Amino acid sequence: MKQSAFILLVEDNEDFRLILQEALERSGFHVTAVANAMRAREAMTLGKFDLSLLDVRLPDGNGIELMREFRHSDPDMGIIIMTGYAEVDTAVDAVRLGANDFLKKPFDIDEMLVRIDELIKTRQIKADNKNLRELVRSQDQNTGLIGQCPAIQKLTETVSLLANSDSTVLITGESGCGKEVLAKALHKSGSRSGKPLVSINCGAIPEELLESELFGHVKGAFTGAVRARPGRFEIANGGTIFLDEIGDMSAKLQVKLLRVLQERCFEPVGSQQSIHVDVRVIAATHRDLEAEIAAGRFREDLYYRLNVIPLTLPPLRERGDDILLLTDHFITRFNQQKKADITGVSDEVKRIILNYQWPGNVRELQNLIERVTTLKRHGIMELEDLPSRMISDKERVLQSFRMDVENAECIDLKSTVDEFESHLILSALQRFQWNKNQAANFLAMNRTTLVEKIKKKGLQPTK
Ligand SMILES: Nc1ncnc2c1ncn2[C@@H]1O[C@H](COP(=O)(O)OP(=O)(O)OP(=O)(O)O)[C@@H](O)[C@H]1O
Repeated sequence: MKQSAFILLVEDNEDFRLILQEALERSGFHVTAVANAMRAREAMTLGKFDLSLLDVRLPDGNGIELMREFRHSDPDMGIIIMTGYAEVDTAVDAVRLGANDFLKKPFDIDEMLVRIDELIKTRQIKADNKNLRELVRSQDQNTGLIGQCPAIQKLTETVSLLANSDSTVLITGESGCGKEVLAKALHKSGSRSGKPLVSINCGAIPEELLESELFGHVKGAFTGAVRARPGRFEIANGGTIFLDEIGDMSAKLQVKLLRVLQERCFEPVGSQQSIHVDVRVIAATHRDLEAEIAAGRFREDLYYRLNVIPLTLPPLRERGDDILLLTDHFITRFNQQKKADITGVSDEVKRIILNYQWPGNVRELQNLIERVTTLKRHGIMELEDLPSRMISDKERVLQSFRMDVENAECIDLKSTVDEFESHLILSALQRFQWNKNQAANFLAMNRTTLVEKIKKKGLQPTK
């Protein structure tokens, strides 16, 4: 960023201007240096700057006036005001009126470079966050599939590539990782979007009921069938059917489904008459269907019919920073829904959610954020807002020993780490009544190393 940042320097003192320009250019910035307000205004109309360094007293005007104009024309540009030694009030006013920072003359050039660097970095982070928010908003409106990691980007591209395809799709992925979201995105982006998308969870309905749910039944087909009822395939006619948990389907229904896929026709329960339908099939499963075939539980021919376009959703733990992106998205959504004001997550929480395994995937994250917005309502999401299962033993121990570094005068790293280590070893030994094998196991170290450390540190049982 530093190399490509553009700076507008406005300073009437020629010597000083040259010194600043040279120092900035040596640090890799592109500098436009001018001596008065008129030239500064010209420069602003001709180019775009990341940051402007403005002297207050100019021969034809005033830096504060310029700042107000620049703020108006480019609200995102960083502005640092340079004031004379006696102009502290002016500097404070400048910040109140919109400058990001001020430097009192005479100032140290290195100090100036540090401030510029910080300002440019913060602005870059803000710009990145703004771009990400816009990306999430557009993904939310378009596919509903939020994510920036390569796997999700690829899936988003595939969704648009498949927009005019009727091919059967098989989505695999762990529970809660967004298979239904992806199915909806496929349906919504395709030519069938004006027609129904009918979903059914094949794993949640008993076999006898599932057959009539899928294919319908005639009156009197079974006890309780007091009137004829169309099945989901018929209701989905012209549109899409989403068969979730297809791996849980019984052998008998697998045969019937195979026929629908081959011939697009079936008979309702209790009927001899075939019904023809025009339905696109999207199936999903969290099971490994090839293993199910090997175990004799899933038909190979059905698998090949379903697996025309295979799409795989990675588990949340493999999506890197998407975890933070989704967290932010759910915070915004639940803040709105619940009229809450959760403003973000603490650094500790960030570290934990990035390292947690998320067995329930996006659904688990969504539920967590919903709970926090409901119960906490405002402020930053902290460690205490996380369920205990998310906090590892290591984290818990570190938490109870975490030093308040900000308030400390000075910490001797080596001796502090040494004492911390002794404390942990001693606590483990006490917990296991000085049984060194058990303590070594607990500390995930080998016994010999433990014995050496006990000796070296002179640790002894307390009497
Ligand atoms: N990438 C994503 N962006 C936004 N929301 C998501 C994303 N993935 C999943 N979700 C949300 O997480 C929840 C679970 O997603 P979904 O029901 O699609 O998962 P699934 O894989 O079909 O789960 P199951 O296997 O249990 O049926 C939903 O509320 C969904 O809106």
